Amino acid sequence: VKKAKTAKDSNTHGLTKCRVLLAELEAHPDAWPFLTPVNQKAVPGYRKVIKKPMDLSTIREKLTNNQYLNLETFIADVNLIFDNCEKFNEDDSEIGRGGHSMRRFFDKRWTELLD
Ligand SMILES: CO[C@H](O)CCc1ccc(O)cc1
Repeated sequence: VKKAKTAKDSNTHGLTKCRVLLAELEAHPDAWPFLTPVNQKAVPGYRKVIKKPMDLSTIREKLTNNQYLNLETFIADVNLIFDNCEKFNEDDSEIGRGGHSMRRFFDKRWTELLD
């Protein structure tokens, strides 16, 4: 017999997907530029150009602190990583290509894990 889905169930269910997806992104071979916040003192122009920095360790912290209310807010932060990367890096650069590769991987995986 199918259990009625409460809002809490859906959130828990969604958050399990977030944990699975985040672990896979952190383990991806192209993840190294995205694992920790960009060092804005070391990278000229970054602070001025990128209004909302985001990285995988910050997402991990927010997930641990229960700051994602649903799958959508989690996906928005992951996409922010890739959008920032596209804004700051040439498509034809090592980090630029890595960002595109990670976004393709993420899009494929979360559609596979969809509700
Ligand atoms: C996620 O990485 C950021 O887009 C910064 C990439 C970058 C850092 C230093 C450089 O000399 C060039 C690009």
